[in-house]
Amino acid sequence: ITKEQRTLMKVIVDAYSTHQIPQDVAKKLLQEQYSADENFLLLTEMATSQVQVLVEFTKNIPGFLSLDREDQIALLKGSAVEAMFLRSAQVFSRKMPSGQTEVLEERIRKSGISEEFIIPMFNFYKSIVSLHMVQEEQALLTTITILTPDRPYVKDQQAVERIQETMLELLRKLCVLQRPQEPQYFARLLGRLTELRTLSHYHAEMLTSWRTNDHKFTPLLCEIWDVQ
Ligand SMILES: CC1(C)[C@H]2CC[C@]1(C)[C@H](OC(=O)c1ccc(O)cc1)C2
Repeated sequence: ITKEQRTLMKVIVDAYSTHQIPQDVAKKLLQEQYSADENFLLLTEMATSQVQVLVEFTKNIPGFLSLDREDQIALLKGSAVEAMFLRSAQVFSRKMPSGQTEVLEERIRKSGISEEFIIPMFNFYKSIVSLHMVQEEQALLTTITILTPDRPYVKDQQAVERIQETMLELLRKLCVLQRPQEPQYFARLLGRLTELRTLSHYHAEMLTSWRTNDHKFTPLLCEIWDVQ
């Protein structure tokens, strides 16, 4: 790993660990009572704060702010769901101390999300937990997801590809250093990104079913997912 790669790694991991879900949202998950409506409100708050965290984190990705402004928006809108699932998967893999993981799982299961979506979602979480990723890998995998050149409406895909390639090369080196005995580990990490894309299709259906049951989203969620 070169000196500039080490610097790049530090910037990304610092940004990733700085921008976490605020403690008050995490605490609420434990306190509020259990009803489908209350659970939905908590998940709404959690999703909203995750989008805010995503925007702040993305601004710290070296090179992102030098991209075309409209492409920055297109990348954020195109990756929000995947980044959200990656980050919440890390909440599950961290096995929160005060049993927040179980509570969060319970609230997700009882918030009006149909079972056909719950199953793939928790399978994904299990597949992420089983990788036992270190924070550097989590931060880089999220960065690589955000910097996916072929999102809808991205005009200068080459510019995005150039930054993404830097991150892919860095992650590849990290995986070799981190797991010399597992040469296919890097490929397995990238395989999770493919799994993520299928989840985002389910996510669109989830939003529709919530809206059909007259659930309200926050303005930020409406904006990032072009709903309402
Ligand atoms: C853990 C998750 C990634 C999984 C269940 C909660 C999440 C934060 C996310 O919720 C929403 O997208 C969502 C969208 C709109 C809304 O009003 C509430 C939640 C899907």
